[in-house]
Amino acid sequence: MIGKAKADSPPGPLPINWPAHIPYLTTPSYSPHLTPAHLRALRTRPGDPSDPLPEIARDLKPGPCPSIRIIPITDPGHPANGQAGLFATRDLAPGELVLPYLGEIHIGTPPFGSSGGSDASGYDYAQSDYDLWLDRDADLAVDAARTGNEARFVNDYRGVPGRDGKKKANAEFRVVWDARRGVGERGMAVFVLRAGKRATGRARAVGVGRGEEVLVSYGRGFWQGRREEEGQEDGGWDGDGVVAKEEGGG
Ligand SMILES: C[S@@+](CC[C@H](N)C(=O)[O-])C[C@H]1O[C@@H](n2cnc3c(N)ncnc32)[C@H](O)[C@@H]1O
Repeated sequence: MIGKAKADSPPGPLPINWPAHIPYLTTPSYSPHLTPAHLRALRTRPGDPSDPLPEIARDLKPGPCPSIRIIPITDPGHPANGQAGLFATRDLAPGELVLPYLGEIHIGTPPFGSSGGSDASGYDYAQSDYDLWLDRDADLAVDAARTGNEARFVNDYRGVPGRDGKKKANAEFRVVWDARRGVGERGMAVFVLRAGKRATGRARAVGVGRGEEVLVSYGRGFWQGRREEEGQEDGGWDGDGVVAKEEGGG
């Protein structure tokens, strides 16, 4: 024997309540079907200087995010009861980055985006509830159903009970430029919503309070698609947010 095989490096720390059956990511994974053209598009910074993508700084540490926690939901009045959600461990400021949304970057449309079928592995992205468009023109999406980070647990605000009635969205998905990877790369991330122009007092300083659930809007299309799958009429959700991949055209 000339030398010993190098032992696999030990896995890094996992977030509290991370499900054992889902591989935890600290960088995205990439579908083997992505072509050089897809990768070029992913790694080309959009050129509109008047509307630059928010940037994930090089010094943002990968791994479990200390500002949020995955918590199992045990409130029968919560529409995701029995599942889990993301909760703030400290006050989060309006507009603040919560964390990147990591998953498998893949081709968004058929055949590899698999609609009405499945890829060679038998997996159908079109059935995923964790799939977001990253760039429709470049046909790139990110799916966190099979692998991801804590961001995959962010719930939609609809029907979530609050202290004074129903909760509203307090966060959103935004496409970002992640400067930590090579030349840089597009990605998705969860941000606290910016404060409204007329916000005063605490609402100007705190977007998501400590202990509060981080809630986004998946967009009307997500729920419309869900009802169609279940054979129900579209009940007419208010149409805000346009990121869940089931939103028209995907
Ligand atoms: C991206 S996952 C969110 C994390 C999920 N709760 C979990 O524990 O894996 C999306 C799924 O969460 C559930 N969900 C999220 N927000 C919801 C809401 N407002 N009402 C009902 N179900 C919701 C739905 O089952 C949806 O398909």
